[in-house]
Amino acid sequence: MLKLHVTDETSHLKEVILGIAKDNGPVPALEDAYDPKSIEHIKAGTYPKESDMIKEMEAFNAVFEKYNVKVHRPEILKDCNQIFSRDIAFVIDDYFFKSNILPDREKELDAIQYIIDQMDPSKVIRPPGEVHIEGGDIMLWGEHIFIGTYKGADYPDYITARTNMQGVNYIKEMFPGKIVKEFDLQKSNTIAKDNALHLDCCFQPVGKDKAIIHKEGFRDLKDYSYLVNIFGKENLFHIDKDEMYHMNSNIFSIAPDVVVSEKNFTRLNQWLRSNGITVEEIPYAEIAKQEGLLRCSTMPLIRQ
Ligand SMILES: NC(=O)NCCC[C@H](N)C(=O)O
Repeated sequence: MLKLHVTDETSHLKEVILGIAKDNGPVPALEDAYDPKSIEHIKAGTYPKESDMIKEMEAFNAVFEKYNVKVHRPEILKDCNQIFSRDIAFVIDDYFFKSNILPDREKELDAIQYIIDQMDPSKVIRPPGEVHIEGGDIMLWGEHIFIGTYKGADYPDYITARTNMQGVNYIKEMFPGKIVKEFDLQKSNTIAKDNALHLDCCFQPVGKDKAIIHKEGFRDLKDYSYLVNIFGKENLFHIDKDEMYHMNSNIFSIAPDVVVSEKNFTRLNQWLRSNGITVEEIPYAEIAKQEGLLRCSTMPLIRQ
């Protein structure tokens, strides 16, 4: 039996689902893409090759092996992008929530059913249909649950808005003992630099008391100030629009003092090291072209 336990973003990782790039399918047609960065690369003829993405994911897997993390992989579905395991489900404490994800991505869930079957069925939950929610928008931080959302009345127009206020309210009802705080994120269907696709595309805690943040990713300055109050300005590493675009906030913690990061994130990696964090650098710039990076590729099941 898989005994789930996740209460924060950085505690020692024991078991994780890591997405898979094999049988990703051909370059998508423009109308089938669901994020602006993929669209940009489809148009430019620079959409990532499967063989390069497989190499990047295997480099990530090798870091997990080095740190004795047990890795589960999805079953391979033909012509299906299964890289971003993060979004299709999420663990809060010892509960496993299946996301009500973008319908284009729904079938990705079938490929991890064999892992879900190893869990206590009373701990596996599917939210009601009106709840839109994706794991990239859910972040655990002690007594807090942070949730990325989009509050505009034009929510239905944004394929890049994946978690609605029904999703936020649902988590509030499920966890009355926690402080559930939602963040209204900037969305753009067409300009990747203006799009915080999920909360983890503009914010992520690291270590024990620090975080990476892109201030302009928040529509409401009060939301940004909320995080400044929790972490303290001196503990926040601010990233600019370009760094957000390259997905600097989407690194991944194996422990409070061990982070996996992209090898080109020079400024960030230096800051992490200057704060006593070991940085395992890997190449991930091809996968980044699909508007997701390392956190997006993982779904932690057990952190101690
Ligand atoms: N948590 C994340 O930000 N996940 C990245 C998902 C990227 C994928 N192209 C999507 O639009 O769903």
